[in-house]
Amino acid sequence: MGDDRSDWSGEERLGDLRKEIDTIDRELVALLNRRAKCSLEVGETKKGAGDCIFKPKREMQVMERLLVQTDVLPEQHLRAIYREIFSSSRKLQRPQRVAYLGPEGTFSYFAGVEFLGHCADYLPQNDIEGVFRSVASGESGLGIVPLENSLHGTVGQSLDLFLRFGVRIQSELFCKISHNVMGRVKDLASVKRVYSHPQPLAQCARWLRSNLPSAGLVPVESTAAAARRAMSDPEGVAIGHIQLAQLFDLDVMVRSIEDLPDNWTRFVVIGRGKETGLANDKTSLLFTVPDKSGALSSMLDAFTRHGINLKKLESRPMRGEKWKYVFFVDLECDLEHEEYRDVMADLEANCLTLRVLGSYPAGPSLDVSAEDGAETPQP
Ligand SMILES: C=C(O[C@@H]1C=C(C(=O)O)C=C[C@H]1O)C(=O)O
Repeated sequence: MGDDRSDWSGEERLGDLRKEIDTIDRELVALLNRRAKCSLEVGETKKGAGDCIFKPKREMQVMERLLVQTDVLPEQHLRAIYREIFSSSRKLQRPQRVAYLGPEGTFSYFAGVEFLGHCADYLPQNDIEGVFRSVASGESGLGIVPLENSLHGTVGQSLDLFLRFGVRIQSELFCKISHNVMGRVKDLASVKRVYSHPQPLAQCARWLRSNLPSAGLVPVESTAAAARRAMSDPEGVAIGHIQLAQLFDLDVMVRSIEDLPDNWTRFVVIGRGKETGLANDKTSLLFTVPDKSGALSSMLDAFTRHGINLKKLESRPMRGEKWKYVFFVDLECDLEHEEYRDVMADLEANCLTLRVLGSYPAGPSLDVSAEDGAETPQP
């Protein structure tokens, strides 16, 4: 019959297309290997020069160029593919551990994987200090730490740790945070206990009051630890990242229960190296000023004089010297670039001490709360 004939030609077409895909895949693997060989050579050059492996600005420039070129392949797909190509490329140059606030399944973990890809070896730490220590000692090449939250402000502990460890900010990223109820309980009415880190419990307080008014709230050390508890409690649920359900074999009972949905955390990638050459978008500084009238404003005036936009200003107590403070600032310029040499001299003349915490590209916004980790545009 005519239908058979059209099926047959459909099959023939399918066969041709699959042959074409097989040929393209062979070419792709050959090209990926060619790229990997180049990257290995770049790695050798870096080793000779004592340069760092991770070059976020270069990766962003490569990505931007490719996005202009893409056709049917959507931007998100190309970004996801290249995140893994970069991840493999870095690992080939030098296997690098990435320290994070563990265990696996925390928001820090997902932020790391979404940004640095699956080829890195992720090393869980018990606390943020462990992340700084692991990077400073050379045990890990990179570390990922939360720096501030759009609703709750600065993570003071992270800023304070910069005073104790000589690490540098290599890159930043903004992650959308969303919370979900997961467990092995048949319905919400049967829930007796809610496990989570104190932060998510606070961020979902209104929902918990209206929907689980008689359940006990049990604060634990992380959202991943909460999921582990929910796994063995037939009347308990965990609140955390949606992928915890898969990791700990839990059912997702209610999604996105945070009281305020536009909840973003800014993470930074820390390392020991200093990227050279490419002009970055931002610089983080910490400085101290003399204890006298006008000292801080003379520093701020210097930024104004040079037309530098201040993105953030925060003061923290100076360790071991009570009622003295250190100032953290984020600037919208690459203060380490040669063109800012005079500016740097001017700033140094107006303060007691000054340390550059790092110059880095303005970070992407990643929706790490999504089941498949899709990226979203800047908030
Ligand atoms: C290849 C390099 O090293 C790393 C890998 C990159 C890549 O695969 O394109 C880009 C920047 C670096 O993070 C490089 O520095 O050019």
